[in-house]
Amino acid sequence: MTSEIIRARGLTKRYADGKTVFSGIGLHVSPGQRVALIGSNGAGKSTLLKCLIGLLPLNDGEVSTLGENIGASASPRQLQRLRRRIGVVFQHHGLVARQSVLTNVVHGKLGLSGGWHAWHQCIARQEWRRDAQAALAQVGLDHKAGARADALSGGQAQRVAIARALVRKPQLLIADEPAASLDPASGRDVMALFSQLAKDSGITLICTTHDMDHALEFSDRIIALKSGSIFFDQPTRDVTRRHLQEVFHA
Ligand SMILES: Nc1ncnc2c1ncn2[C@@H]1O[C@H](COP(=O)(O)OP(=O)(O)OP(=O)(O)O)[C@@H](O)[C@H]1O
Repeated sequence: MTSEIIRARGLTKRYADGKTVFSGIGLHVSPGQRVALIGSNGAGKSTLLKCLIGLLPLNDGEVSTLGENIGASASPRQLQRLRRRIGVVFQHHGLVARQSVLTNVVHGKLGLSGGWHAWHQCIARQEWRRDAQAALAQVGLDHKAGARADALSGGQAQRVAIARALVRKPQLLIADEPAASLDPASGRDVMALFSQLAKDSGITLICTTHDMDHALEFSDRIIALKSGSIFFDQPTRDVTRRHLQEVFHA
């Protein structure tokens, strides 16, 4: 059992144009925590998420994620091992439109050993098909397994993307603005689903959001980025609306 999901210190990131996105960032994330990462447009939320899971190299600092000591940049083998244990959901669901919902969920197994079986549910191992059905049931869409992905509503498609992330049985779920392209009711449903699944399964969740109601309602901890640093990092119960407003004021 990994005692900490993420341990990071002194993180500094600059893109090739020389602009520093953040510097000196340190954070620890414990198993089962549900963390909301907030900040203005361009504050560096997506960049930080990618650095924490080894998808982007750092200019300085060290990260250890799920016991992998990535340092400032992950090796290909570390990336492969991390990919097996982390589920990722983005703002846009990225489903393959002309494939069935079940095949899209089975795609979550791509990148695992023998992953070519995951190209289509017809050639998937029986066990993987069962896992995909179970993941669909977790998001309440088992009855849609045979539907084409492009016949789903935006909210349903995002729930299928969550099932695709869950089918890996991840220890860590990363969600980058998962509700941003949904209407308020569907967005709230998706956030509630994430939060409940993470709570019930003990999966650690780190989610970026621009919706402060979502941050307050669906996380245990809020980390706010501002001007390239952590502005605050507090249990959600201690965060006030005024705190939140300060994050977005110059
Ligand atoms: N590939 C890149 N090359 C150069 N600069 C980049 C790149 N990706 C992001 N940036 C810059 O880094 C800064 C942080 O971007 P990032 O997308 O991490 O912020 P964010 O907080 O997730 O923003 P948003 O809320 O708008 O999604 C921005 O100034 C952005 O323009």
